[in-house]
Amino acid sequence: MDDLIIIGGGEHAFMVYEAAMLSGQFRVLGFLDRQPGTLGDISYLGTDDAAPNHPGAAFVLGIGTMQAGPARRQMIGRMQVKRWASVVHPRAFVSPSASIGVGTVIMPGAVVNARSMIGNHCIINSSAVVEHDVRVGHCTHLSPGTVVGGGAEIGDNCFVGLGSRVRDHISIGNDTLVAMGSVVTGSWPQGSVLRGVPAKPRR
Ligand SMILES: CC(=O)SCCNC(=O)CCNC(=O)[C@H](O)C(C)(C)COP(=O)(O)OP(=O)(O)OC[C@H]1O[C@@H](n2cnc3c(N)ncnc32)[C@H](O)[C@@H]1OP(=O)(O)O
Repeated sequence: MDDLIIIGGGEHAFMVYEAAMLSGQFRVLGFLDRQPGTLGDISYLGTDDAAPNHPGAAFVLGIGTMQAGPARRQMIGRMQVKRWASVVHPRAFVSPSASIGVGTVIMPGAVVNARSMIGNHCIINSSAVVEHDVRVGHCTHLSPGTVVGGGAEIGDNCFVGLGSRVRDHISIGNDTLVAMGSVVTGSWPQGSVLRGVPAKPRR
């Protein structure tokens, strides 16, 4: 059983904590945050600077808000973490032919189907469906209820909002934001901000 430390102490961190506990794969040692707080039964271990005090532990990001995307990426670069853990809730389904990157969390009810590849430090949130042969880059967040059709590609650092649909075999570039409830029917380049049905670029 791996020792696990969660980075962050907010709402998403609690979800990660529960998933880790229920998975039976981890002994959760505590969490790091900018300020002291509480997170379930686990201890506050200090700020990010305390990470090197736990050389044997694996770490996972517990920061999930849309606004936190750049902060998540900076943190991954800045923190001297030797080992990142992937956390899969026991009520998620991950196909044996799919692959999940380090630091990625898969929440309850999510499905990652055959031969799909999910990058590092992603969040595949509750009841998101990633169909077969999908590619998801690093640090991308698929919000609850997202459905991604077979063979689609979603780049790095993307945020796909609540309940959105992404058509099969299309491609969404890096750093794209898809607003909640959108239906993405075609391919879009890096840095798109998409909204609506069908989804169109909108600021
Ligand atoms: C576990 C979890 O909970 S994970 C959390 C996941 N959260 C989400 O997926 C929410 C993501 N956020 C969104 O999708 C937001 O709607 C955003 C970021 C796209 C826009 O948010 P804001 O900038 O605050 O926009 P705001 O709410 O002020 O709305 C501005 C206008 O856009 C419209 N609008 C907002 N969101 C959408 C949307 N998803 N689709 C279509 N229109 C929208 C509003 O109705 C409003 O229209 P109006 O000016 O005619 O009244």
